Amino acid sequence: MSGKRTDYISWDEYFMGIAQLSAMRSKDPNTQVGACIVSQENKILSMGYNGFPKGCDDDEYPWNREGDLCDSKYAYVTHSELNAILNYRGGSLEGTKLYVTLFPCNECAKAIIQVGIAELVYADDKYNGTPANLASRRMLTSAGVKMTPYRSNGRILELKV
Ligand SMILES: O=c1[nH]c(=O)n([C@H]2C[C@H](O)[C@@H](COP(=O)(O)O)O2)cc1CO
Ligand SMILES: [Zn+2]
Repeated sequence: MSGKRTDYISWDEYFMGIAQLSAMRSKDPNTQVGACIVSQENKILSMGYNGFPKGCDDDEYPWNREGDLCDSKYAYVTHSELNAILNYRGGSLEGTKLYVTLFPCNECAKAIIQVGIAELVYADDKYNGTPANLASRRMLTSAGVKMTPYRSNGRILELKV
């Protein structure tokens, strides 16, 4: 009996929690997504959330979903997974694990595969069955990227900030 705490958070809770916290930075009024990339030694390498690229003012660019592509967020927003990949400047992401609050789209899947991420752990999957989701799963499967649904144990973590 070492007397250590027993209610400490698990690695999965820790990394998905970081992904969720990152999502809270997003200005998207409809869907906030967060991502956290972790090494094989459980070291956090990078984080990201969905937002406009550097220099593209959140107050000037559109957040709406409808209308012409150029008048909607879809033309401009960088997805959380891509931001997490691009934010990492420390070398290779080969063999790493990605925690993400929403299952990645086909464009993110391409980036995930090409940088060598080995596994993704995802929480929400609200676009399951859509063409982007199906194409994403197809590519991730072909590339041998492990896809693990996050199993929440229902624990609520509170932060006073
Ligand atoms: O994998 C993803 N990662 C990601 O960051 N996003 C972002 C892009 C948009 O800002 C938002 C999706 O918006 P909407 O649900 O309103 O279509 O989430 C969307 C996906 C799609 O699965
Ligand atoms: Zn994406």
